Amino acid sequence: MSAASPATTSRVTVPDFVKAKSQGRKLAVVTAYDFLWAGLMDAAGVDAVLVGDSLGMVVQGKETTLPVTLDEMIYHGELVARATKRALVIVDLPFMTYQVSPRQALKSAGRVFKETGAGAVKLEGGVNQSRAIEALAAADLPVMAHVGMRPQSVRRIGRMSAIQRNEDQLVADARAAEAAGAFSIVLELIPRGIAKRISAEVKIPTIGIGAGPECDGQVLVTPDMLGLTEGFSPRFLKRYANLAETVRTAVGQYVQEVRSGEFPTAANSHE
Ligand SMILES: Nc1nc(=O)c2c([nH]1)NC[C@@H]1CN(c3ccc(C(=O)N[C@@H](CCC(=O)O)C(=O)O)cc3)CN21
Ligand SMILES: CC(C)C(=O)C(=O)O
Ligand SMILES: [Mg+2]
Repeated sequence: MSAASPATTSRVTVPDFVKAKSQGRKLAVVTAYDFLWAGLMDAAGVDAVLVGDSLGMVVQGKETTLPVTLDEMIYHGELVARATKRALVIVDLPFMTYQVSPRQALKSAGRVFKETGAGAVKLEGGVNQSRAIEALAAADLPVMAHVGMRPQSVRRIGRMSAIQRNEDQLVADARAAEAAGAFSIVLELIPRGIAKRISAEVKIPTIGIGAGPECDGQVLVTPDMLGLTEGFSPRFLKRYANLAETVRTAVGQYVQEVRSGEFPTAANSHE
């Protein structure tokens, strides 16, 4: 069944996700961190739900993704996988749960698959993580790579918003990820022309965030696209709703009606 047909109720598998590229179907990916939102995203027809380590920022209120633990990713991954009936569920491996060695990557990913019900994991890296990607692929654990701006490298780069422009490095990273056995690659914050070249040169689907329209799919952080993170306005973001404003208005009205006695009415009460 096709990855891009929300009408179907059958599960999007990793092979379905990969096949979308050769079939010319763009892939729509969003993040989710809990049961409620994962269910809403799944019902809206996304191809994949990513349990991103952006959890650290959007859910936990931290400055970076570095403090997020594997136990936390597994806790949230299980909530999301249980709510998601149709989309592919991908769980980010957090900082320092795979960089030590391929053996550590296997142990961390193994826990994700055993304990969450996810269909794939993601890690940040290309050339530098090719041995980890190879180890996971050899164990039949589907792995997505992530090249360009890598938030887990913020201490070297200095900030999380730096557009990555080294074309030779980016192309080498994408090629290495494919050669090592990644089933897909996230391209984050890179020039559109480089993303176009990479998407043409690799057979696996590229999923862009701030990488332009020539990628094989797109990913956005759900609270960003729904207008819940109002201070965050990078160029790549499009807001499809203004939920923060909706929440302020609705809850403000509730507060006022409780104080005035307008809520609850007889209709809201039991005799
Ligand atoms: N809420 C949220 N949304 C995200 O997309 C996201 C996270 N958190 N946390 C992890 C990473 C970090 N990301 C970021 C963070 C900042 C920019 C940013 O400020 N970009 C600006 C400046 C680019 C520049 O000129 O250097 C932009 O306009 O794109 C982009 C991506 C993407 N990821
Ligand atoms: C922005 C996406 C690609 C991500 O890695 C995350 O949400 O953590
Ligand atoms: Mg991430």
